[in-house]
Amino acid sequence: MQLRTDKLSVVLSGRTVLRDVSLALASGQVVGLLGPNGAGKSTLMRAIAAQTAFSGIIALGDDDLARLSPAARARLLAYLPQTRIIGWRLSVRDLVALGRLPWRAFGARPSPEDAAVVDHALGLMDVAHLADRPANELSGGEQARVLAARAVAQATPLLLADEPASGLDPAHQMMLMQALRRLAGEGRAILVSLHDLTLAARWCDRVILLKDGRLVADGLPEAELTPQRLAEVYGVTAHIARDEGGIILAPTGLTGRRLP
Ligand SMILES: Nc1ncnc2c1ncn2[C@@H]1O[C@H](COP(=O)(O)OP(=O)(O)OP(=O)(O)O)[C@@H](O)[C@H]1O
Repeated sequence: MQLRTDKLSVVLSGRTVLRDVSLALASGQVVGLLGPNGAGKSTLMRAIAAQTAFSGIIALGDDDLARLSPAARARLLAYLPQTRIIGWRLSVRDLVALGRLPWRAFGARPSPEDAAVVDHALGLMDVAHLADRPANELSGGEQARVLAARAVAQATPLLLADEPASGLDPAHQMMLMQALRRLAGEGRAILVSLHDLTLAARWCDRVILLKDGRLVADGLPEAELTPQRLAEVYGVTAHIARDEGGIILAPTGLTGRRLP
């Protein structure tokens, strides 16, 4: 199933924070959404997830997302927001199981399939050993993985994940990206915003770069994440190395801007 946006724009408090963003994302792809703070990454995801008003078109397959009911939308796309605070005292398993609600009739009991999908999501995000703990008592990175597992359990063709790697230790960052690749391999389309350029370069099929609300690059990581592009978009110099897993990008300094 393909996600397509056409001339997507968002105005917030009188400011255009996303301007004419047109992109396409197909099943089986992990696409990295990159750009500096304030570039519009979260706004783009929020618009696709119908959490903010927009102009332009957002279509998923043959469906115009703006015309779908919230229930129908919840069976097509899962959205993992950047803010990750768990306020309720629910067990990890019960919280992840909330991801199954869009698939059940009101009041129906969870099916064996629901339980299997929840177990799979707990395993993918390496939180199965925490299943019986109250989710709000976990560490920040653990809570982040629990919320990612809930989004995975929603089992939608499209997954939008806003900075899911932030706050995770290196091993869990790798596991997360591996899990996203696995989900894409099962036929999902995944849009994931990242600030770690090496993670994006090594794990994403494609990267989309935003700057000041505009799409400034869309293509293969190795083609787009060049020193010149990183200087233009982020204002950093970078060292680029290569090994058998792909490229490694280490920001080394600022190009021009200096702190006062
Ligand atoms: N409610 C709002 N009213 C006005 N401007 C807003 C509002 N919410 C966000 N913005 C602005 O929209 C722009 C894009 O914000 P957004 O959160 O999409 O950026 P981002 O690329 O996700 O950044 P980050 O990497 O810091 O998460 C920013 O300039 C931000 O200040």
